[in-house]
Amino acid sequence: MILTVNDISFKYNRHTTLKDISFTIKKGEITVVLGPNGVGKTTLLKCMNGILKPTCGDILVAGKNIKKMGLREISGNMSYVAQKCESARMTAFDAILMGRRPHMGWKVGKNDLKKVDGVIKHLGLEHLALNHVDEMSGGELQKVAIARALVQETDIILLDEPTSSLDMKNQEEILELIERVVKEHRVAAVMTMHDLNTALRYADNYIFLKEGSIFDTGPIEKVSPVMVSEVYGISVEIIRHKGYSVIIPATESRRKTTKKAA
Ligand SMILES: Nc1ncnc2c1ncn2[C@@H]1O[C@H](COP(=O)(O)OP(=O)(O)OP(=O)(O)O)[C@@H](O)[C@H]1O
Repeated sequence: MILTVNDISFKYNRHTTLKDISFTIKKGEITVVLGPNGVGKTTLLKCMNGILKPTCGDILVAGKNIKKMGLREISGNMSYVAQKCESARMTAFDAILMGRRPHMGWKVGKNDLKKVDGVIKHLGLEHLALNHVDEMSGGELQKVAIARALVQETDIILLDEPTSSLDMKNQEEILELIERVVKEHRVAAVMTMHDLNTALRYADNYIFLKEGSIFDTGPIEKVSPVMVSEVYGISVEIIRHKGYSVIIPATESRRKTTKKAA
């Protein structure tokens, strides 16, 4: 196991946000953390990479407790793409280069520049490379943040709603790239997500959170309408379409009903 989350709980002030969370993550797999707004998905990712300290429990990376790691060691093992990407007065190129920090001394090496160059080309960001990130759109910023995580070359990539600001084409490109990196380089990705269909399409495993605890976890093929209904309180059907599972509302859509009424 590359990552073990062992019985962690977390409180903001007095309110318990996460309770008794345990799971393991393997290399070469994408795990999605799912659940309603405010259930604690972001909080969980922040605990996993040491931004927040759990009130109890342990996080182990390749068997080593992150409590015993410094920031540099954590970021050499785990990259993190935040939900709200920070923007600062620096170029996209510099922002992406910062992902190489855990691997560099004070000097930028040829290899670091080559990695940055490669990812910029791969994500088609050449035209934005010298633009300032504080003048970028939400989607452009999100791609820069993902590029920075990729050049960090860690065994674990944590992504908080990585495609929430991206259009459909960019969503597909980014997720396919993440999938390729995970499978080819045998790294582990953990993503939070609201779009269940995207989760069904790209993830290997799911973790459903409900009221701050794990409701269920398992291989993505096991996601069932009953599970979705119990976690989100909505009725859905899961159908097969062109080899993919697709979740659709079980009731007729409002639009159809309105059309009929008209
Ligand atoms: N810094 C904070 N201080 C106090 N409470 C917080 C803080 N950050 C988040 N919370 C609360 O903790 C709970 C979990 O928040 P979190 O952002 O982890 O949820 P989430 O599942 O990621 O939500 P969403 O799907 O809306 O992004 C929420 O009730 C939120 O209001």
